[in-house]
This record gives sequence, structure tokens and C-alpha cells, in this order.
Amino acid sequence: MKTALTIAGSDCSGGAGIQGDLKTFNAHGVYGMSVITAVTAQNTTKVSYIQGLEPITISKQLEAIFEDIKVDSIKIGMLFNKRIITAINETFKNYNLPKIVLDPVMISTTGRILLKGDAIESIVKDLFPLCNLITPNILEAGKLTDTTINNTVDMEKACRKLYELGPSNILVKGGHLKDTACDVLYDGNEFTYFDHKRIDNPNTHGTGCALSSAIAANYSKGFDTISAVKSAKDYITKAIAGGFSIGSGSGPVNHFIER
Ligand SMILES: Nc1ncnc2c1ncn2[C@@H]1O[C@H](COP(=O)(O)OP(=O)(O)OP(=O)(O)O)[C@@H](O)[C@H]1O
Ligand SMILES: Cc1ncc(CO)c(N)n1
Repeated sequence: MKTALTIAGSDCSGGAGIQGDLKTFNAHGVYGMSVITAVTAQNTTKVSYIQGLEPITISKQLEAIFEDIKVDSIKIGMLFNKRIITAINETFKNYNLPKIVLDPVMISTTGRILLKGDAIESIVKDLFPLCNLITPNILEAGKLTDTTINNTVDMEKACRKLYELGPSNILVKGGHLKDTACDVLYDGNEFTYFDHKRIDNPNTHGTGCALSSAIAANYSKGFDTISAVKSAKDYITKAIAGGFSIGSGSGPVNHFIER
């Protein structure tokens, strides 16, 4: 069986972060492992508390996995602060790394900051060059490129700028666009569009986490980037459409879907 590792924050409500990623790996038939960077107290309405873990706790988790188990892909999500990013970067130097998908998580759906300001620079400098793919939403891509993104033309421009920062592929996600949910992929040469209709459903908590971990799972199974993203986009579209409602805010997507 193929494996996948998520390096991300814990979401006790089970929709996003580590919990959402492991559910996604499972749904893809890939053995999931996790390195927890931060523990959040959150639900469908808010993030009420965040505890970033000590860098040593993160390095030790990474070492325990890499010393013993073959990791076929890595998904990176919430990193929270600069010290955590440095610990990951330093530990990574000791191992051969598989394909890495990095979702530069900055703000929760409910508006809480999940990445401290000075950490953005470290993600770009230390981690972007190691990534096979990064998956910012339009707000994150805007912040990283100092631009405002309102449409697919702006998304293309952001892709070009982000590519210069080192990742081999860029996927700017359009979940926060007004009329469509079009994601734009750039491989440094060509653009590919993954255009699906917007689904009118407030239960989109963890969509970004599920998309990036589905792509990582597909990489583990040997898919190339376009096939991995296409299959992940189909998955997340079904998972949003098949949504159920728990909690009084933005509920999670449904991983119990027919595939
Ligand atoms: N209402 C929607 N209808 C269809 N697809 C959607 C919808 N909302 C998000 N998506 C899709 O879900 C995926 C995640 O995109 P989004 O831009 O919401 O990421 P995100 O903001 O990082 O997610 P999160 O809310 O987990 O932080 C993308 O493929 C996007 O196109
Ligand atoms: C732990 C965690 N990671 C990512 C997100 C973004 O959806 C979230 N809300 N919580």
C-alpha cells in the first residue's frame, strides 16, 4: 500500500487540518500518517484557541516516521510560526523527500489567523523551492504576490509570479471567486483550468485541506500533476455537493461519497 504524510494543524472538530487530511487519504486508499504542528480549538463557527507545538516536537515526529517508513508523498498545511518552519526545513535536509504539496494556509474560513505574519517569508524561502505543487486560494496568492485577485486573468498573473519563487507547479484555487469555482494550474509553461460550477453550499470547512491531501494521495499512487489535480478537483466537488450539515456554521465536506 502507498503512504502519504500530512504535516499540519489539528482541527478538533474534524473538518480541516490533520483530521480532514487523514479522512481524505483514507478515502483514496492511501495509508495516512501525521505530524502535528499546532493544536487548534475550533468548530464550524470559530477558531477559539491555538497552541503551536515546540519545534523539537515536530522534528521528533518527522524523524520517527522517516527513519522507519517510506513516505510516498507529503502534504503540508497549517505551519503557524517561523520556528516550526525552520524545524521542518532543518529536518528535511536529512532525508530524501517525495513530492510535496504545500497549502499555504493563512486564515481559517471563519477568519482567524493561522499563520503569523513573519512566517510567510520563511515558507517562501525555506519550503517553496522544495515543493512540487503549492495550492494557495486567491487571498493567499494575492498576499504572496502583493496583488488583488478577482478573476482568472489575475490568477494567471499570480501563478507566473509564484512560479518564480521556486515551486515546480502552482494551483491557484478559485473557491472564493464570485461566480465560478475555477482553479488555475501553471507548470511554468502552460495553464490548465479546472472549471466546475460553484455549488451553493455553506459547508466548505476544510475544502482546501481535502483538495491538497487528495492531490498528495494521487501523487503517492503515481499520478502526474494534471491527473492528480483533476481527480482531486472531482473529489472535492462531489464532497462539497454531497455535504451534510453539522454545527451551526460552515460545516465540513462529506468524505463518504461514491467514487
Ligand atoms: N462553493 C464551491 N463550489 C464548488 N467548489 C468549491 C466551492 N468552494 C470551494 N470550492 C473548491 O474547493 C477547493 C478549495 O478551494 P478554496 O478556494 O475554498 O480553498 P481554501 O480557501 O484554501 O479552503 P479552506 O476553506 O479549507 O481554507 C477548490 O478546488 C475550489 O475550487
Ligand atoms: C488546523 C487547520 N488547518 C487548516 C484550516 C483551514 O481550513 C483550518 N481551519 N484548521
